[in-house]
Amino acid sequence: MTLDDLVGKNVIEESIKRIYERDKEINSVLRIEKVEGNKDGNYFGIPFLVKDNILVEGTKTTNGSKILENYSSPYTATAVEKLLKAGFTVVGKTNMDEFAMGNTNEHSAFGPVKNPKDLKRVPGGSSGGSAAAVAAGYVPFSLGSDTGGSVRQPAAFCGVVGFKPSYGMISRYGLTAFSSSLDQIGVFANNVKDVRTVTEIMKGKDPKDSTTLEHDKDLVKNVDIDLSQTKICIPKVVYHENADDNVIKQFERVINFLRSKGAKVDIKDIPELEYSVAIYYIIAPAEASSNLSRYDGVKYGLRNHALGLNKMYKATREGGLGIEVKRRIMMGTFNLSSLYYDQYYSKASKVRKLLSNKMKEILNDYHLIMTPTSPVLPPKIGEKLKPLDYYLMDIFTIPANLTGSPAISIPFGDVQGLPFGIQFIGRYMKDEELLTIADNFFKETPRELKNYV
Ligand SMILES: NC(=O)C[C@H](N)C(=O)O
Repeated sequence: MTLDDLVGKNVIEESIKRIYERDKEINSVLRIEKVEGNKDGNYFGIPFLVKDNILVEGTKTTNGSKILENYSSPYTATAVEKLLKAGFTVVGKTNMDEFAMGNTNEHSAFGPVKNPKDLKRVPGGSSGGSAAAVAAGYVPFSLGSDTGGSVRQPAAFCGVVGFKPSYGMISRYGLTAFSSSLDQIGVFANNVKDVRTVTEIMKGKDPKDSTTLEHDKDLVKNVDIDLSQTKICIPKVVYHENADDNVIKQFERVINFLRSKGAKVDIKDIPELEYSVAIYYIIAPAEASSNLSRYDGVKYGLRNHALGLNKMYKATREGGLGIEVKRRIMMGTFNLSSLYYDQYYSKASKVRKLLSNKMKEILNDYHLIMTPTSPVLPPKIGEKLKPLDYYLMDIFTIPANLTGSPAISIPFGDVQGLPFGIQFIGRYMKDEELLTIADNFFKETPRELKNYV
């Protein structure tokens, strides 16, 4: 289902019907909630779904958490408002790991999501519902959020395209804050062209989010570069991390394909990249512990009554938050505590800067850095790995969040019947260049390798 096929038609009811029919099994849509777009917009009649951490007036925004189970959105996020103005209609909100913390969607208070490509497996996380909903064919596109890979990794697991724009490209006004220096709204679709169209509509400076930037290039138009002129850097870390052998074999096929098209592909040692997961798991929980302190039984959502203020806080947070969220709050509080601040938070911030400088240096010489999106294939639901094993799944996606770079996951065939995604990380605020290369790659990928699209 692509936007080109749908313009001029009204498929809203059809989409809702499909969700009713199939989603009992997949559980990717938490609630069907319709907010109609502008009737005069070019895209009127076309539905989309929104991750349940993005506010849309007229819908609830639960963040996949019991603590916000009955929370109604008081206003609409800027990104969604722009899509509504263009005519698109919201048809519902999608399931997610609680407060966007997780890689499998098993950390939702409303049950896990199944991967439409293999119902025994996870769809990835944290935007697993949004990825699964596009893969299941409910809507041509959906919105997610990406703090450490939460759009790209589920896109790879479900066999769709997932794009995280540069930090500052899309307003975060109305996106529930997890880790404010890393969060960015992203798009899932069936092809790169639709991702470009939707991002172009959403982007731009927003007085309500001071981190947004003006971007004056049209993301839908190609810049002047073809695959034979493209210079690609592969970080050596791809080979010495615990990546699945089959993932690496498929990655080699991508390299061969690109070289056959004339692209220059070099492998380089970028040792700074090996610290990304460590930096992320200091900075993201630190910011989260501060951002989530507002869910205290007073200001928002659930209140569990108890005698005395501290006991009420405790009862509310104890009963309202899940295990992974509690773990992150504990880690973040520890990292920020006065005794450990220098040792952890402050040091991680410095290493983050070193990583950014290094990536910038590499991206002066190359158009993009390429990795598999995920080092592993989608695990089975209920596999219950150790937390660190889940955290390491984001090893290749986290660097783009730490540096603010745009990054995209594109399907490339399958591995043992499961989708495989290739990740391109581009130059900061040069999203038009990354999307052109991604689109060239996508269009030239042999038909049989687009079997998930
Ligand atoms: N939310 C994300 O982008 C990523 C990551 N999987 C996390 O659990 O933090």
